[in-house]
Amino acid sequence: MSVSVAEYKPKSILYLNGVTKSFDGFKAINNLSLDIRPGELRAIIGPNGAGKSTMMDIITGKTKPDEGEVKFKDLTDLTKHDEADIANLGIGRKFQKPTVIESLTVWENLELALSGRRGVWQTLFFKLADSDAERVASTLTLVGLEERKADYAQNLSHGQKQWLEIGMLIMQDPELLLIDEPAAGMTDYETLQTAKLLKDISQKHSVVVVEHDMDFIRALDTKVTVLHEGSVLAEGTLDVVSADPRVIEVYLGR
Ligand SMILES: Nc1ncnc2c1ncn2[C@@H]1O[C@H](COP(=O)(O)OP(=O)(O)OP(=O)(O)O)[C@@H](O)[C@H]1O
Repeated sequence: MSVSVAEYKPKSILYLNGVTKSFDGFKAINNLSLDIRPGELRAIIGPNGAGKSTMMDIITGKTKPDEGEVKFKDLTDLTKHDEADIANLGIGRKFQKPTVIESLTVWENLELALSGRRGVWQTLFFKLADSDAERVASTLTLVGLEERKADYAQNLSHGQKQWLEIGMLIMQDPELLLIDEPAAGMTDYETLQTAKLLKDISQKHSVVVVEHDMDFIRALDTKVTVLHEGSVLAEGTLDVVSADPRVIEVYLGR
């Protein structure tokens, strides 16, 4: 029996197999394989220089691998697409530094992110369709910023700006979110709130998050992949990987 593309249920949301990328002969990514299931929340850890950012760059089309497969939903070969295409396919990326528009309110920033089809001018001077306003409102609730909706983004704390930017990504409704070090520079409270937020988001979207903060990783309570020298060193719960002698060696033996 044949299955239409619309009915097809992928086994993996993201599949990397044997991916290698060298810079001037140095293998930043070395035979890397990774399999993320639809709806999964996956944490990626690893010491400095392990290849985490390069891996994210390869998934999002910023960097082309020298070898290996990079597949989205089993069927789409991401190595054949550029960054803009990959964003349109449904992969959203949040970089470490927030890039919210400081001179717009929280609400306006979310509105602006709605689809990219409306410019700043329309956002400020035209009324939103009810369905769009509902989406902005539900995202505000999700990221915990209802009470700050009329405030200018410049008046938010660092953590709140990160939540706003995560909300802006959600407005584009990506199937897979890639999030780079969200807890960097956050207070302990904000760190735990961010872990809770990503757990909530993973109810509807697949999420891959790179982070160094172990309190954050523990609070995520999810499968962890440890990268080292461009490949997977260990995978499992945080308790399992942190008891692995190879992981201890990599983190403590330096
Ligand atoms: N464009 C580039 N040219 C040369 N070397 C690069 C380039 N990008 C990354 N590298 C090297 O590849 C290795 C992996 O870097 P990458 O930034 O992916 O690691 P990372 O795990 O993200 O590190 P960190 O935790 O410090 O952000 C490093 O040794 C880095 O110096």
